[in-house]
Amino acid sequence: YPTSMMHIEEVCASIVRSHRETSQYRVEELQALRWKLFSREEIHAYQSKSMDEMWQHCALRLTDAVQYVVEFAKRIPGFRQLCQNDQIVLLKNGSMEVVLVRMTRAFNTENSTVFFDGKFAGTELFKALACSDLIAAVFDFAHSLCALRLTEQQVALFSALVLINSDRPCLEERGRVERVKKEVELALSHTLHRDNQEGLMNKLYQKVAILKSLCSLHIEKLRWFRQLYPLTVHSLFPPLYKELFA
Ligand SMILES: COc1ccc2c(n1)CCN(C(C)=O)[C@H]2C(=O)Nc1ccc(OCc2ccccc2OC)cc1
Repeated sequence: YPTSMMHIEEVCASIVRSHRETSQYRVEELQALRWKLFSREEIHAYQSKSMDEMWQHCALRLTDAVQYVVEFAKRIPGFRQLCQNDQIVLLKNGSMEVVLVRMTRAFNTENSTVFFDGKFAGTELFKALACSDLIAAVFDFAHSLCALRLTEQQVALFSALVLINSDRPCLEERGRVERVKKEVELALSHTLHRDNQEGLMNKLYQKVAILKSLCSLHIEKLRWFRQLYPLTVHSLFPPLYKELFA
């Protein structure tokens, strides 16, 4: 496998470069915007949207992020050598998890706001979605991951680890995924060792468990929404969002 030939440092450099090349927004851009908040009138306008309008609005924006994560996955050493089925299984289960990991870079813990539509929004802006538990869980996760104060390199390697998960259901060549995962784990522990932060490894594994429940909640809410508005999901949601999550 290409990764076993590559020295661990090359695997690290390759994943960090891929993360940087596929980050829709640079951290500096997001930092510059973090105090650009929505006015009361703008918040009220979002809250006055119909449920299906707001769900479609969010699905469109999240699909932007998912597309960049798909591109990131394809550049992880060894991912493209996996069979098609397994690549899809890893993306179906892991892409929203990586979006949520990346979202912490667009989160302002000081006023609990997240980047949305060009400004930073609090949980109240998403009221029309009628899934305050999901939004609360997304914001709580963002707070808890921000608290670890990960570097961009650590975010890159953690994102790769979240994606290359050999425990996913329906994998056809679990052994091959396992080997790629081992290389990514080595790359992450190599980086944490170099950063003198070995203690982070098990904290990051605890976050993997929270991500899994968060994404199950997202799927559950989407199923509930789809029951209420089947046509909206069928004809107005982005195909990629439907393919991966519906
Ligand atoms: C990778 O990091 C980021 C960070 C921010 C953004 C992006 N990427 C992509 C571009 N983007 C734009 C254009 O606004 C931002 C975005 O989508 N923000 C946003 C969207 C929906 C939110 O909550 C609703 C919700 C959350 C989870 C699951 C389902 C949901 O609703 C159905 C909260 C914030």
